[in-house]
Amino acid sequence: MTALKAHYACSEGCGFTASLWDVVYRCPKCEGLLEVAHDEAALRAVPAAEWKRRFESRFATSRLPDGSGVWGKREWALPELPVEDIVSLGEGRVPLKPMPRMAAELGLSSLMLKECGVSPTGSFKDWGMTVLVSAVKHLRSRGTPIRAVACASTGDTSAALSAYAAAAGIPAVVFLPKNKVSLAQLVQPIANGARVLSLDTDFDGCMKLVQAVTADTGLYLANSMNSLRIEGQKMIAVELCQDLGWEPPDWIVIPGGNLGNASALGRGLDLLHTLGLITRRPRIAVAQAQRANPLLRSFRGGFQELTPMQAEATLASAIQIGNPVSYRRAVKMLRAFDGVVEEATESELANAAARADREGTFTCPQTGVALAAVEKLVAQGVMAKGASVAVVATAHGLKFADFKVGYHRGTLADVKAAHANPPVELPADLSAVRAALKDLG
Ligand SMILES: Cc1ncc(COP(=O)(O)O)c(C=O)c1O
Repeated sequence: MTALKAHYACSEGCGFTASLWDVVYRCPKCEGLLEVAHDEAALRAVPAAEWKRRFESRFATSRLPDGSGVWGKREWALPELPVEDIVSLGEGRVPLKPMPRMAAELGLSSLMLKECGVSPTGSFKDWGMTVLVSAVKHLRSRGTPIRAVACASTGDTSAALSAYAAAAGIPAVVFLPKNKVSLAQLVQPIANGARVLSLDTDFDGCMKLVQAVTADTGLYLANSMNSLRIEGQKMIAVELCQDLGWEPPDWIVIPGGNLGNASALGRGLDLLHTLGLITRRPRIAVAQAQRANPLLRSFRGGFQELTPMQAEATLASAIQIGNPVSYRRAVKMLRAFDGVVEEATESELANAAARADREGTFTCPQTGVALAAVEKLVAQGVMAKGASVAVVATAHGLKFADFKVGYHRGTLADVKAAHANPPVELPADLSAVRAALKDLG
């Protein structure tokens, strides 16, 4: 097989290219974001059936790195990265959970959750962070002067970066908006030994600062504007199709904040289609919280330029972003996949998450936004009855325990809890217990 190669190219098509071993995040000519350009001719030279065979055989082992959902497909991520520089915590290979009851109630042929929160740090961010931190390990081994890795975060990126950096022995700095991440998310980077800066601003303010500080120091930027992250996250799409015997569903629904993940989903599907592993292109729906919905506003205006907004506090705090860095990438992806954008109110997202929990999940509020979007798109007839739908469930609900507790206690502001299930408080008395269970038969 021809040796596979990849390099950076400007995603705006201005012609700029660079080596993957250069420290560069944006195109210096036009300021566009970069993408990792693979040698498509060499990838195409391998028949689709051979890619499937290779990926399936690696999927069968739990030994790392082959057993990683990302590195088991390493030719499509960073083909030239030496295996000894891979920093893996066993990311990916997560369940695709069927939701037959909710599907039947909505009139869908199937509804599935790709449970990306069942992951080393509890969110999909692990898929991309393993690639970025592995690349940094390699860069340092080549003598590139990188003192530490840094990111701004709504919680989950900082958790993933801190864990992978700790595993690699690389210092990490995380910029968090004060009081805007859950306690579980805050404690993750603390536990992993990162330098945690809790800043009196929102995510967009943290993002500005981290971009400024990584522009001229030995700090390496780990946010998803760094296209190395996208190369890992695109494997969510690949694994989802693999789970379904390389038959994509009719729709894939994904919550969107900074829009890196939505862009990665499109990249993965594009590659699968180009290389012939899938023959049909699914449609994509991006779901936003109504209180942080710049993409939705742009969509309704026919994708005129993005108007950044002040994102308001939402229960879906991980997508409380008003100025998404990957906006242009996401629009391109939505156009290529006949995509739509939908939004969810606080009540809609909380009730959709609780409804899914009744079927055995423990759904995070961001995934609640995506599930509420499914309900609304079905009701509008955009998603046809009988369609098959997969939702990218982005984090584990345990990271958002306050949201769950508040929901079932009925204390969440602006939420009318339709599925609240508070504990029954009783004296330790047999007849009282029997009375409380009478309706169970
Ligand atoms: C749990 C969760 N869901 C969804 C998102 C949105 O992903 P993106 O910012 O790439 O749009 C994030 C991250 O910001 C997240 O942490």
